[in-house]
Amino acid sequence: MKLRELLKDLCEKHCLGKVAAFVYVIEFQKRGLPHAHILLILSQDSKLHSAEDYDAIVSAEIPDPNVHPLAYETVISSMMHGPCGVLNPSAPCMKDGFCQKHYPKSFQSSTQNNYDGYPLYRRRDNGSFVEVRRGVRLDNRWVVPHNVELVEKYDAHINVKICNSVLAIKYLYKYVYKGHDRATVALSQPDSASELRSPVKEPIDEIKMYLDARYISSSEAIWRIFHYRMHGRSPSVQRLAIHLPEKQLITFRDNDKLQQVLDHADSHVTTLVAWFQENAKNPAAHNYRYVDFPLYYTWNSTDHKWNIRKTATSAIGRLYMVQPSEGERYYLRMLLTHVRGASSFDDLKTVEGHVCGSFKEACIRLGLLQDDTEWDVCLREACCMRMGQQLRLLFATILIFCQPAAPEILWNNHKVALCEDILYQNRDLYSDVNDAVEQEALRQLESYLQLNAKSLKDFPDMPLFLGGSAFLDGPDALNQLIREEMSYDVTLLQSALNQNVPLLNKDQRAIYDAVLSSINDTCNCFFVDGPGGTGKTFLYNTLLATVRSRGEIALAVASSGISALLIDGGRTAYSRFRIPLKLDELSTCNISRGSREARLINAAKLFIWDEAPMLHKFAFEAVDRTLRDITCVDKPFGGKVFVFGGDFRQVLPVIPRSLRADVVSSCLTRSFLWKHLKVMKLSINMRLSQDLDPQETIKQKKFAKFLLDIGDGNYSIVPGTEDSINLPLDLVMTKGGLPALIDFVYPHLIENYENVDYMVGKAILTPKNVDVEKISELVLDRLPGDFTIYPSADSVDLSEDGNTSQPQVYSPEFLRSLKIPDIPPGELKLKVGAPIILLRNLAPSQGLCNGTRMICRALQNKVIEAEIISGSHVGSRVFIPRMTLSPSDSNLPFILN
Ligand SMILES: Nc1ncnc2c1ncn2[C@@H]1O[C@H](COP(=O)(O)OP(=O)(O)OP(=O)(O)O)[C@@H](O)[C@H]1O
Repeated sequence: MKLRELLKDLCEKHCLGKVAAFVYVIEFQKRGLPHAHILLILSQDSKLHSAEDYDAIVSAEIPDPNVHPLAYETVISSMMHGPCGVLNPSAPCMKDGFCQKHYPKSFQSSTQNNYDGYPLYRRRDNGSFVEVRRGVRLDNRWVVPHNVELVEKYDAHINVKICNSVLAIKYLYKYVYKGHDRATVALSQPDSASELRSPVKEPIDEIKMYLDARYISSSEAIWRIFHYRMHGRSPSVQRLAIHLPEKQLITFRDNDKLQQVLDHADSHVTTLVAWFQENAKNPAAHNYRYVDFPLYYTWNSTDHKWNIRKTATSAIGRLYMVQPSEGERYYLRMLLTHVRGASSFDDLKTVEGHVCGSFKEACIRLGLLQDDTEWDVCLREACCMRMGQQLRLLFATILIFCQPAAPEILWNNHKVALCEDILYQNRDLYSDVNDAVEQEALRQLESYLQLNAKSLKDFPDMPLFLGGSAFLDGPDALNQLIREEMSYDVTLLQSALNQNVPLLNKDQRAIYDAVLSSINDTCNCFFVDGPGGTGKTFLYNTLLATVRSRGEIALAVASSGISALLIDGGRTAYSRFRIPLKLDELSTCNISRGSREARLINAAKLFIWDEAPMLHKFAFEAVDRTLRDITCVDKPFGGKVFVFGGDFRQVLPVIPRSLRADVVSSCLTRSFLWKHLKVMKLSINMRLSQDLDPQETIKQKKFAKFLLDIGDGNYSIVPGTEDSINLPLDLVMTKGGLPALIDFVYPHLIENYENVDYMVGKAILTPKNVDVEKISELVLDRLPGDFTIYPSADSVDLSEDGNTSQPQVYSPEFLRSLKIPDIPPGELKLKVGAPIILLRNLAPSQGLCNGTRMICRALQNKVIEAEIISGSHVGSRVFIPRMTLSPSDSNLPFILN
């Protein structure tokens, strides 16, 4: 009864926030009383974001007896953990000398997020305590997190936790899936239950009170999921048959005649066959995949046909799960989640007019599955469009990012095309692709690979470039990275300097002089603090040109790919310093002493790091540790001159599932390195001093001031909110929604979309991938031509725990539906002319960095040809193959490839 009332409070009266869905399960434990685990999923507008939101729901402190006398009584009797640890080493929670629940927790002045998705709740050291057995005092460190109103009302142990990790759901579902069990259930008299609760009372003889029993319960019966949709009821579910041709299930009785059974089988139309039939006669049905069909059609089980749905409803189509071990049926299912409009089994496996020999072959041809034929086709398609250097760059990209199983076969298959330009340039000497021509192609391939810290030697059966080991490995020879950094045109740099140095304003000049004299002398590190438009990038480029024009090495990095593209020769800090993706306070970079990267770093005179405020302090500390090691100099950054820059008013480190305090404490300013940086300021807004028409200048000045005011905390916050502001009305589009926004940003799109200058100056920014997809589709809809759809071939990495025989429990359509930051959508929809952005550092020296903007010029099945429209390689055409990506921090309970 109590549980029912509690569920009503939670899910109907929404006492903790509006509930979108919930799951509960009653656990009959081997020790302890049966109890319920309830998982509430809050609706979007009730989601908890800040420490204040968390504190409003969960308390981990002893309530004030004067304010909440009832809650106080319940908390001290039911919500205090232990005592355990040294106070009571034999407590049931103790294992190997430690409390498994990690009590006592630490005092904490404010609530903070932890990396595992569970917050660390506020536990103030305010002197409150409760005295339990033998005079032991338990303070706020021992309080089990709870909701004050719930404990007050129910006078029971109700542990409330907030979690923003999918792992909690996994934990809860464990109870649902573990099936029937033998359990010990506690049977207790009503009044003895209260005895159980109180740590103050005498110990209870639990053994006496337990009864060894067996329970049999269907998991369906003890758990339920309620979808609180708009209409407050669960969606209807239509099961969809999946069977190979002539292999549908039929039912018959023992005494049925054989002919009767056969006739029945012939006339029995399954939902799948009926889908084919509907597609054959109704072109409108071609818009929907089999799995989506129940949303638009209803299944008439008497007539065995699909009828168009008259009213919109929340119906779900559910395909039966098929294991990969079932072979063709598994691939049939995969096709059914992807293909639209098929009118027969043969039609389903027809790709580009070719009827494939099997469903598996169709999956491979459609790109739903991967094997080396993918790279073969990719190279074949690219060979038809370009030659020479672009093809070798594509081949290097495939080697580095796509893990082909047999790269030497790919090389042999496409060698002629990959060497074609070299042969042409040497046509006076050679008439076909001989060893000399191949060696030159391999030399160029090797240098691309080396720029990514790889070599042909890493691919065992690939032919090698034999042109002398000094070029590849010799410790004293110039390595490719150093060559690359010393290949600037000194005359060009000198003339740029003659023009730009006299333009430096007084703030820029002061920093310029300080940095240059530091290189020659004191080896200081700097932080250039300047709001947007104060000429930081201009200053960095002038400094870099100065050092490079002297024939010395200056390395430029930035925290994000996009800002790296704005500095001459810029790379992302992650790729230049090989900073690990998972960082902690002891991390070091993946650069060893004596490596090519270490030699480059040792040779460099100046390092510039733009947008430094965006990265976690651990990244700088890892670089510091590594440089001290490489240079053998125990000074900040190994005694190298570093110029960090950025604006703390702009983007701070992005820490998933974190609170404001976590972000602040992860900033560079909170690092032990900060005190070693000399902070120098830029304050003159150079962007505004450019020649603009006067009206425009006024608008921009106003906008710049508005941004500065927000950054400096001088813009008024909406009363009652933590950090909301009212935007000035002249900045807001109030009418027309997304179409109006697209018209505003891309006026006369059709006439202009082929004009690079028009495209490069425009972008719509939005923080969430779902909106990106929506807007992209709307913009692309306006471009002429058809969409080309690139599906991902997703799989779960089962090798992680060494268990490769574990069945695939995640369906392909589920994996494809996951929306993961930094990973393209499961179905990438493109058109020729579409602007795109690269998410990986494919070949920074060729302008292919994380953040490079491009325009699609040709869309083949396995490769995209794109033109670079940003950075130093504007106008170059490049090939982008499909490649394996694995999100490092997806918050999924498995590794997704
Ligand atoms: N000393 C200068 N003389 C002439 N133009 C300058 C000077 N300094 C900067 N500019 C110009 O002012 C504009 C803004 O400068 P810049 O991009 O370097 O600023 P920023 O501080 O890097 O801006 P943001 O933080 O927004 O990236 C650019 O067009 C740049 O060329």
